[in-house]
Amino acid sequence: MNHNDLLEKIRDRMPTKRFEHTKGVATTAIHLAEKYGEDKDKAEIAGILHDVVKFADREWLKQNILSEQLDPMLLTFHHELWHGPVGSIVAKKEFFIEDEDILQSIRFHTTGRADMSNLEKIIYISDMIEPSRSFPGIEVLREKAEIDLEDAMISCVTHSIKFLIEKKQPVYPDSFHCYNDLLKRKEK
Ligand SMILES: Nc1ncnc2c1ncn2[C@@H]1O[C@H](COP(=O)(O)OP(=O)(O)O)[C@@H](O)[C@H]1O
Repeated sequence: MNHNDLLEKIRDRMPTKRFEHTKGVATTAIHLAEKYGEDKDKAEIAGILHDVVKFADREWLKQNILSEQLDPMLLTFHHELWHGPVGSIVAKKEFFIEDEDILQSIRFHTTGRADMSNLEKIIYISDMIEPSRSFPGIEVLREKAEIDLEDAMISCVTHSIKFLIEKKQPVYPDSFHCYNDLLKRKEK
């Protein structure tokens, strides 16, 4: 399936604003893939599909977490965390994506995790900094993304964890694992 067809297939699954965000993530991911020597085609596919079930029915998402034997702890966290893991299942089953790196990039795009591939980092960062996003501090994240992928990733996951802590929200542990892993690698 060519990428325009893929975009058209997901258009009806989300409101216009989210569709614009999706296109922004895909474009940013292509740019970062080019910059950091990763596969642009994979980056675009992962960007297009990362939010494929963001607006799916909550009960349906829950059933998929159970039937696909995804981490049951997800169900004890905010439902916003469910669309990444279930999205990777849908990307495989409905969109016939077989590439594990694309699937993992979709799966972990909200939380990050330890031992992320460059493509996973690119999708995580692109989701945060694509052109339609706006929040205090985003310009620094955008600048870092142009200079160093690891450094940008540490800053993005730090921003996300700090945001949750400031709002007194629980933090799903993969983001801590991600942060700890990136720091450990930096020390080496
Ligand atoms: N480790 C985490 N634990 C709990 N919530 C998280 C974690 N990481 C991110 N979030 C929250 O999940 C929500 C969804 O994130 P995301 O998939 O990027 O959606 P959006 O594109 O709407 O920002 C955000 O509110 C974010 O703060």
